[in-house]
Amino acid sequence: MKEVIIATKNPGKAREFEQIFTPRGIVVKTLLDFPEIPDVEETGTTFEENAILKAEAVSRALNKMVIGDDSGLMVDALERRPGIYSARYAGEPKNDQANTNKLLNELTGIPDARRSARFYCALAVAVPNQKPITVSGTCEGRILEEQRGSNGFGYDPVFYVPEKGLAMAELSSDEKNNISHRANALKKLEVILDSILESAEQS
Ligand SMILES: O=c1nc[nH]c2c1ncn2[C@H]1C[C@H](O)[C@@H](COP(=O)(O)OP(=O)(O)OP(=O)(O)O)O1
Ligand SMILES: [Mg+2]
Repeated sequence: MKEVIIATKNPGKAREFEQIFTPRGIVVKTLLDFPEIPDVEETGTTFEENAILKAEAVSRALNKMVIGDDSGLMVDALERRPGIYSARYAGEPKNDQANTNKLLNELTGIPDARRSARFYCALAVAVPNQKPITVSGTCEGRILEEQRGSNGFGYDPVFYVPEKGLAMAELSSDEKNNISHRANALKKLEVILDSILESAEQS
């Protein structure tokens, strides 16, 4: 059985990885399947560093290949904040709705033309006793003035995707998984995915 382990506790991310991997006959497991693994502190200064921290901690705990995902939103008018602090933008415990409200408040009065933003996703692949590999992907858009749609997770209801004319949360999962930062990062991983999965199958 082909299996990948994603070092995430975020159900929205878990669902997207499942949507992408399941049709290829690959079973996805996440930290929701391994509740005994302690939380990984995201102390890095870049998305890549945090993705490696997550992937390596879980890879060490399970002695298996693990993929870590660290992602977030960069808003130009906010000097690219919330960035790596996207999940805890409105404080702890993290809360998508509180984060979205804070973002909309901070952008009050800023016109459309200055609301450009991008999602960023760094993926790290950790294999026991090997150096981690990272790839990244982005998705360009702008921040709406109010929420639209109920699909996806996180900041999706306030992220407008110009090429679709819709908010990310108005896209179907297939549409999001074609254009998202996470999908774009995964496409770069695809080149090496087969060899990664082979090593995963052996372990
Ligand atoms: O496709 C996305 N659509 C909307 N929002 C998104 C997306 N991708 C990341 N985001 C936001 C959610 C969260 O505020 C932050 C990720 O933070 P990040 O630390 O990577 O994930 P997390 O703490 O939710 O779960 P975990 O660390 O267990 O993987 O960026
Ligand atoms: Mg996190």
